Amino acid sequence: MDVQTNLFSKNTMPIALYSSEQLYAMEQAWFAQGNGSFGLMQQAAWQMAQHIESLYEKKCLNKQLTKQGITSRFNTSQRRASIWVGIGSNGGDGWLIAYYLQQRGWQVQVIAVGFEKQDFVVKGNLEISADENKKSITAAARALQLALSVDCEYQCFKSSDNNTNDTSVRALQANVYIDALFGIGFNRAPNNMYQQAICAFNAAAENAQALVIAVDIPSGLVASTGQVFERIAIVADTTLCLIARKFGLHTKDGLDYSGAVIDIPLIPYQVNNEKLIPVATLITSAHSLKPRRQNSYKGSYGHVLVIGGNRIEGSQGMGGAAILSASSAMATGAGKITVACHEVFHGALLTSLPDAMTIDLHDKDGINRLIGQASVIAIGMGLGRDEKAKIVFISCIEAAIAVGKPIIIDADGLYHLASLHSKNHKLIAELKTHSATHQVCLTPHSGEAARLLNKKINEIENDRLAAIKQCAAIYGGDWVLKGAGSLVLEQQSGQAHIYVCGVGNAGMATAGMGDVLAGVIAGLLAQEDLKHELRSLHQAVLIHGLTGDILVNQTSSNDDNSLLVGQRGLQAQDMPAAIRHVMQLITDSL
Ligand SMILES: NC(=O)C1=CN([C@@H]2O[C@H](COP(=O)(O)OP(=O)(O)OC[C@H]3O[C@@H](n4cnc5c(N)ncnc54)[C@H](OP(=O)(O)O)[C@@H]3O)[C@@H](O)[C@H]2O)[C@@H](O)CC1
Ligand SMILES: Nc1ncnc2c1ncn2[C@@H]1O[C@H](COP(=O)(O)OP(=O)(O)O)[C@@H](O)[C@H]1O
Repeated sequence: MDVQTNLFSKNTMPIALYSSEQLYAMEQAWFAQGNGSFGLMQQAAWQMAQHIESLYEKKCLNKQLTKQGITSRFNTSQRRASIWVGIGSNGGDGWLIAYYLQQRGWQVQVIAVGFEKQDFVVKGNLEISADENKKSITAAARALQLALSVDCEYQCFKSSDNNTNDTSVRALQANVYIDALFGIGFNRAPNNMYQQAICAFNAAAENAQALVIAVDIPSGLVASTGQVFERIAIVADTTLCLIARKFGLHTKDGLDYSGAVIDIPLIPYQVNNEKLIPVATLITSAHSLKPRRQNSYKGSYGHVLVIGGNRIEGSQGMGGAAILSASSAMATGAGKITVACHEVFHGALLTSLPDAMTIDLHDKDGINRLIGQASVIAIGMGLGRDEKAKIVFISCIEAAIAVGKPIIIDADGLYHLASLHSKNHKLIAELKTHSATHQVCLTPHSGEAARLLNKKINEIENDRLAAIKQCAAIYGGDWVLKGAGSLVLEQQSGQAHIYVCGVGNAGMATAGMGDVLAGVIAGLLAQEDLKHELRSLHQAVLIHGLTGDILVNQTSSNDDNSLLVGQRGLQAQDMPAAIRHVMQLITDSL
């Protein structure tokens, strides 16, 4: 039984994600087989027009149901669409949608952005028939011609000089706003005119409380990275995603702008008759687990050693970090936990987690002995960044490598790693070699990744995919680049598999959530009764995200209301109890 199918309402199948470059390559391969660009655009637009109708109909029915408590007939006479088109092929899709909707009885208005009246004769890639010598008419130009041939109403958008919202167009009070300004060709910050157009679109749609549908990808969002410049992008209710899923829809800013995504596949994902390998895979459901063997004991489920929770003289204590990791590892099902933290925190630790064993963080010999006994070492959470903490870090990693143990490095551990790398310390190469034969998991957020790569945070944020690959190339091991739509990179037989985590929410943007994740990773890894994939890094990231979602009721499976806390106010300390709940939900019943 696929447990998740019954438990979580979100799409549960992994989804292949592609970059703009790959999308263009697929299109070119399709055209090289003799297929026409305009034919493809027609198919795309025809299917989108049908989706637009049914989405609008659904919205009307829902509205009537909530207003009147009854289902009454959808009123077709009120169908008005405002379609904003740009100068590329995405705009071509928009013109054709206008054509089809008008044919189906909609009142349509096209707002042409980046056009002057005279451009309807000749404009850049819209080279249409005015010049008889020009043989090539682009698909977008043909789409425009077709729409004009049935007298689709249109206006040219003109930006205002004074940055007011007085944008020269008299937008129709439409009930559906369709964004066909930019598609996968959007590749840089929009200039003033496009900024104004995007803002005017959002304002008009909000004012009309209309349904907002993006063609292929919301304009302003970069398809290959999920980046939006200065928060200026179309905020869609639904994105009609053509050909293949774009990576950028599911990570970083993409999550705030795309709305629900509907796929319109159209052509094979092939280039030169070979299936394209996606840049990443979107995952939303955890693998289901088998019940434990009756004849087992605590030793069957591993021993996690958490090393962190330091108190540095004259600065804050960070005991909570180690406590959160340890309780999350236990909640995930590890058999035994020992926490090596500053002695001052032992009392607090044992009060909240009496199941744990403790050792002083500065008892080097004791910790080295424990490293030999543990199944997994998770290091760095609240470890501190001073020289003494660095010595503890180096000594623990060396000991773990010497006895061949899986290692999880988080937080201050990553800080030390970055500084060791900058000094060409031999530990970096040793860790990389170790990672070829043993599990090493590293879990930075963008700030930590920036330090590890000696870059600025915005350089990481602008291309998170490139950043996680660079981290893996330099340091080896498996990686999570944390944040909205966390990326996970796992190395298997010399190949890197990249996942985008499709669960989790902004309520998790609170202190200590990363410590919880480190604990979940360690707790799963320790359970050697589970097959490799079931205790993989992506499984841990999913369990962590699903737990956050269950706590803020973002899934349909939340039958235990006692766990609910909502996004604002969700605390890392709420996680362990909910992790236990998720672990139970994803385990097959006996
Ligand atoms: N090929 C086909 O048959 C099919 C294509 N399909 C559709 O085509 C879409 C891709 O079309 P596209 O390649 O024309 O890209 P699109 O995003 O429309 O515009 C690029 C233009 O915008 C410009 N530009 C970019 N960024 C900018 C900025 N910030 N500010 C200002 N300008 C900017 C850019 O300028 P450039 O970078 O060249 O200087 C270029 O002129 C795809 O998403 C799908 O909807 C489907 O119908 C299926 C069939
Ligand atoms: N907006 C968000 N959407 C999904 N997950 C998030 C979001 N914000 C934070 N998280 C998750 O919460 C955790 C936060 O980790 P981190 O920043 O290291 O916290 P800390 O260092 O305080 O423990 C990460 O796993 C991250 O992916």
